Amino acid sequence: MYGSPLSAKAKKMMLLGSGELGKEVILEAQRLGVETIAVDRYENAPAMQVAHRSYVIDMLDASALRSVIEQEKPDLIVPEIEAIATEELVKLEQEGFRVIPTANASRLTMDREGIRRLAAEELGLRTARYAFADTLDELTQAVGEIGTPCVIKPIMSSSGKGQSVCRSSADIEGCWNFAQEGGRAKKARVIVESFVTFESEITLLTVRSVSGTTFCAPIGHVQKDGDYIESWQPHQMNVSQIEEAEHIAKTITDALGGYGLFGVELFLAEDGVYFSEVSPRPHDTGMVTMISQDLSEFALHVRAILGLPVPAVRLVTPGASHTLKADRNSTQFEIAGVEEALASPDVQVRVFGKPETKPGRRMAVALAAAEHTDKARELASEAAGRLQIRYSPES
Ligand SMILES: Nc1ncnc2c1ncn2[C@@H]1O[C@H](COP(=O)(O)OP(=O)(O)OP(=O)(O)O)[C@@H](O)[C@H]1O
Ligand SMILES: NCC(=O)N[C@@H]1O[C@H](COP(=O)([O-])[O-])[C@@H](O)[C@H]1O
Ligand SMILES: [Mg+2]
Repeated sequence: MYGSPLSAKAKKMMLLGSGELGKEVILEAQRLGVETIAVDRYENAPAMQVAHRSYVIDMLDASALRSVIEQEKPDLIVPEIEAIATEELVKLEQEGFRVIPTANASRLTMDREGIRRLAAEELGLRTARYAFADTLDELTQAVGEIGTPCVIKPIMSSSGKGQSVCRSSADIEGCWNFAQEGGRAKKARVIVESFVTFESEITLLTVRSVSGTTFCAPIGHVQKDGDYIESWQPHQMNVSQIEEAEHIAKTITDALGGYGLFGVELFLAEDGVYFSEVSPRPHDTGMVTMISQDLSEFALHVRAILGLPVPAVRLVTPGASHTLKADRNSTQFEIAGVEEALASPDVQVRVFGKPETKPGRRMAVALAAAEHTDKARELASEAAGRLQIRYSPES
């Protein structure tokens, strides 16, 4: 029970992070009559454009974060990215604020070390071998232990930023420098992971709600330079892979606790299923659910965190998503080709409305439905190919 948005009894949801995923979360929350507040590090972020109010702060700054939360007193604090002053969220939770799914989940998943140690050392899940390093010397030693090829990533980053594959000792310094430039936080620490030669990789969207734990159909995806290019649902898996994947997803999400949707990233390899990482929030590869499921991952997240039932999740059709990425820095650009993309039946487009392009920045996504995922992938890829970012000459 709650009042209308902007009234005294409104249910207030504050999103920490206001990208394309948050935009959809806010739209779903508004459909249920929730008052929404978007926060991010820059103005006119996608979710800000649809929220009731917004704030621009450095979310890694604990006092700035506390002050906006104390001012607004939201009923629900919903982290949308990893890079947040999560220690402060832990304190705020102790003071009675509700953090989704829990402050501890956002603290553990904010840095790769927290979640990796929980998964591998406490829960005994199969992961790539790993080591951590704070300096170039330590990295050289860590690569020696793990062996090449290996993957080097800043402990705090997402969408592949600062991530590279180290193929021989000659690459170590380059990987170190790349990680230092690409990380979201001013922390030098990196993780070194053995390279897993997987057959495919999936995201298993897992919902924890009053109705218990529910799994969505597995989502297959292709990543380039650590960032997702296309995804499809359902991904074909055999019975033992499904059992193993669901066991891993249940184990890690139970350990994190709370209500909400989680994106459990898994590698399907010859020797079994590997846990890679988990987002305690909707996942980029899960944007496909906007076309393939009756309730998208965003609708599911909102239902779960409001304490509403999730009696079932239905895959309505096989579907696929394909991203549109920018290749340069610009504020003077237009998105073209929406008409052409939408000329095919069973295709939809989401244009995020980000105010600036950057090399590799995701700006829009094409979605497609078809009788088979192969066909859906083809349609989504074709549609994304028709979308274009037209930069003005002066940019
Ligand atoms: N140890 C590994 N072995 C093989 N491939 C890997 C490994 N680690 C990462 N990758 C590849 O890089 C991709 C991105 O890695 P990861 O998910 O750790 O980065 P991220 O920056 O957290 O990305 P996102 O925020 O999009 O989830 C993986 O989906 C996978 O394709
Ligand atoms: N893999 C995590 C992910 O996709 N997160 C999504 O990207 C936004 C940041 O985009 P930006 O870097 O373009 O601002 C985040 O706010 C979130 O919506
Ligand atoms: Mg990932």
